[in-house]
Amino acid sequence: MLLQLNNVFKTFGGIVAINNLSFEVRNNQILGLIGPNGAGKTTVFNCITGIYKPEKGTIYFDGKNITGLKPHVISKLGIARTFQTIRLFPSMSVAENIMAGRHTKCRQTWFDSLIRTPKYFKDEKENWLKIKYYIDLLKLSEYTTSIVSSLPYGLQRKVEIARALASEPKLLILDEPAAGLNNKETQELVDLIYQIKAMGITILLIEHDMDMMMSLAEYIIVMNFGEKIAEGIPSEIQSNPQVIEAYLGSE
Ligand SMILES: Nc1ncnc2c1ncn2[C@@H]1O[C@H](COP(=O)(O)OP(=O)(O)OP(=O)(O)O)[C@@H](O)[C@H]1O
Repeated sequence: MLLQLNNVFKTFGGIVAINNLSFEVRNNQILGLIGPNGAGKTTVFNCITGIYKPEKGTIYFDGKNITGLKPHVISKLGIARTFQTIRLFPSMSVAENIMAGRHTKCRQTWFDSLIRTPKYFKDEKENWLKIKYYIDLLKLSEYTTSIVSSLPYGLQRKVEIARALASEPKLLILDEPAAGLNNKETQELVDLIYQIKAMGITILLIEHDMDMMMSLAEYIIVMNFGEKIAEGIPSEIQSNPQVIEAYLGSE
C-alpha cells in the first residue's frame, strides 16, 4: 500500500468538503477519483499534498504519517502533482520550468553553488541530464528554450507533467490532466500515463473525461458531497445505481 487515507474530514466554514473519507492506493496502481462538481476531489488532493490540513483523520504515505506536513516536506517524500489550472512560471523557458521541479533532488548546498565545488558541477550535470530525459519523454525537445507562455495549452500541460516527474516521485497526482486537450492530445496523454506507470510510478487521477477514466483507471473511487459513495473496478462503477444517480442528479 502506497497511500492510505483514514477518515479524513475537512470543512470550509459551514461546508463539509470531505466527510470521513477512507481509501487506499496500491503500489504502481492507476487510481481514479471521480464525482460531480464540488464533490470534494480537489480538496482530497490538497489534503494529501499538504496544502490543507485535515481537521480529523490520518494520511499515510509509504509507511509514514504525513497528515498535516508542509507541502515541501511531502514533495520531498515523493509526491508530485499537477493542477486543475496550469501553474507554471510563464516567463521562463520549458527547461527552466522543468528544472524548477527538480529542486527537491538537488544535493548541492548553498556553499557548493557559491564557490562552485566539484559537487556543484556533478550535481548540475546530473540534473540537466535528467531534465533532458523528461524533455524527450514528453516530446518537448523542439521547445526546450521556448518561453512557456508562448506555447499552446496542450504543450503547457506536458511541461507541467514533466516538471512533476522531474522530482522523481513515487506518487504522481494529476488533477484533470485532459481538460482543454483535443482528442489527439488526450490519446497521447493516455499513452504517457501508461509509460509513467511502466516507470514504476503510482498514479492518482481526477478526470471528468469518463471514457478516458474508464479505460485508464484500474480502480475508481466515487465521491459525492464529500463522501465516498462507491469504489471498484471501472465495470462495477459504470453499473452502480448510486453512481448513476449521483451523476444524473448533478446534471
Ligand atoms: N478554499 C476553499 N474555501 C471554501 N470552500 C472551498 C474551498 N475549496 C473547496 N471548497 C468547497 O468544498 C467543496 C468541495 O470542493 P472541491 O473543489 O474539492 O470539489 P471538486 O470535486 O474538486 O469539484 P470540481 O470537479 O468542480 O473541481 C465545494 O463545496 C467547494 O465549494
